[in-house]
Amino acid sequence: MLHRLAASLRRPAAAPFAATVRCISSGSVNISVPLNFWAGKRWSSQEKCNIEKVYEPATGRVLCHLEPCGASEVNQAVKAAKSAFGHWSKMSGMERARIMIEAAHIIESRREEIAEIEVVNNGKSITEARLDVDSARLCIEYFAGLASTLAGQHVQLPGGSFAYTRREPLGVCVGIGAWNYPFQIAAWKSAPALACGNSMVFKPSPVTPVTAVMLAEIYAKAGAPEGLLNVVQGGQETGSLLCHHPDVAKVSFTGSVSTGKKIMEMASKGVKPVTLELGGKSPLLIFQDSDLENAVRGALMANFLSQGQVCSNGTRVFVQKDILPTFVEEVVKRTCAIEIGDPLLESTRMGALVSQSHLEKVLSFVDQAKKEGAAVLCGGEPFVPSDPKLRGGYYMTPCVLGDCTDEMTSVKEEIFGPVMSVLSFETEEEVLLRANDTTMGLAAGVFTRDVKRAHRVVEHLKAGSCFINNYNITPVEVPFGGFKMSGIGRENGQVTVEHYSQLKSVYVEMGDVDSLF
Ligand SMILES: NC(=O)c1ccc[n+]([C@@H]2O[C@H](COP(=O)([O-])OP(=O)(O)OC[C@H]3O[C@@H](n4cnc5c(N)ncnc54)[C@H](O)[C@@H]3O)[C@@H](O)[C@H]2O)c1
Ligand SMILES: C[N+](C)(C)CCCC=O
Repeated sequence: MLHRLAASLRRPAAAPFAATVRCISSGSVNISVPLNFWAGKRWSSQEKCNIEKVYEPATGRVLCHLEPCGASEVNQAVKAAKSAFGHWSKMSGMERARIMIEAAHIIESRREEIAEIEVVNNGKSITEARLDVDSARLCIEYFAGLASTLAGQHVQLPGGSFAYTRREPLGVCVGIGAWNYPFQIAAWKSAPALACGNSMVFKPSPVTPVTAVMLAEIYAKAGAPEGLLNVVQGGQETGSLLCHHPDVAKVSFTGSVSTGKKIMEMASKGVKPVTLELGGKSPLLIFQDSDLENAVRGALMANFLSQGQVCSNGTRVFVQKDILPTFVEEVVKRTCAIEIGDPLLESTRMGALVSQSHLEKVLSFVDQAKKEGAAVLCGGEPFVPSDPKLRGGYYMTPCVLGDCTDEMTSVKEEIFGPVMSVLSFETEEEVLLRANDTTMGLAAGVFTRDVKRAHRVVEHLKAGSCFINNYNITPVEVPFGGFKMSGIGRENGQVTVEHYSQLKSVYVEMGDVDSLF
């Protein structure tokens, strides 16, 4: 049976839910349900001003309207989160884990529905959207597992006195998300926050407002106290209200470097800790002794997931001179074979970019690359699918740029689209200097069969996530985050507990007070 939310979407009669039967098709969905959620219910915005259209990238149709939340709504959401914090923070880790595991079960049972709605709002292929939903579920399961392990230390002091530490939650945390992984980002932020005993108010990107609220409903259905995860819609004004709110204890942000700087500045007014997951311009180093088949696969995974709209993408592909022609030939051949089109079709490997303006921005990077002397080896053009209903969608052909040099704009700036820049190198020493010559440091990769070289290179790469003989895998057990301007803090892995909790030291005197007065 279709779930309540899916049933609330206006669309033609749909087939009963089944993993292989499409419940919806591109161009058939209109969303009219409210997209805010606090105190256990969906809410429309009261202010009804600055309403924005939200588009379906696959077709260019209007999918729904975004009603940004103003101060009174942000206050209501924070108040709900504060109230939930009172209950949730007093529950044991085991009790919290039980509810989170139930939420993970619900996500599993609604996997297809969530993935489909993600596709309709974001434009990525259904194959990728399913993996994003899985990553969200796994993250919730992982942090549910950690919830009961949160513990302090016992420290012996002279004379039988002692101290102990308590790991305590921070309070109401704010999550602010980007549009490229809407459901996954909401889970990667809420799961560690909730496991540590916090509550959260999450603001999705105004471009992709639809699926975060599904996650909030799922936690509520799983038995979370009302107000545990709340969703407010809006853009920078709503985000700014959240960051400045006096009852907010922490801000966890995913987005661009320029917005990240503003978030940090706003949070600093209240001396609030931040987690910043920002942009990247990551290098991928392919040595001549690589397994070429795997290196080619790795380069494609490093550039074309989610239409290239991935923070960790290895967009500067440095290839050792002797294998450059063979590598380029193979990469271009496979890039040309990528099936572009309706993101809800099983055969599609590349869907639509997120918006018309973003598509234009990415295409202008390709034009700029040509002007600066790069060779377009394939792609880089607008793509119009043959299906008439997709003609207004935001598609382009994936692009490989050759003859690139380190000074080119396409090599220096984050494009955030399906554009791979290939560069040639001769020595390990040289490529390390060039790879690290960036203000960002989110990820990096190396392909080589030489195990000593692999670890030596990784030791010198200035990046938070380094991949040896693979790229863009993010198991939730492993911390993810950036060096340099790519961010502060980590998501996933045990260390994230430290970013969503604080330590209290308790001194216990077993003797008399030794007073100096
Ligand atoms: N490191 C990571 O994990 C990661 C993951 C995904 C995306 N990203 C980065 O995100 C960028 C693309 O996403 P985007 O275009 O949505 O980023 P963005 O910075 O434009 O927006 C991100 C979020 O910040 C909000 N926002 C914007 N201005 C704000 C303000 N002044 N105060 C408070 N909130 C504000 C937006 O409404 C949105 O929700 C890329 O640079 C990409 O690399 C990083
Ligand atoms: C799961 N990926 C593909 C590594 C994406 C991580 C989040 C960055 O945009």
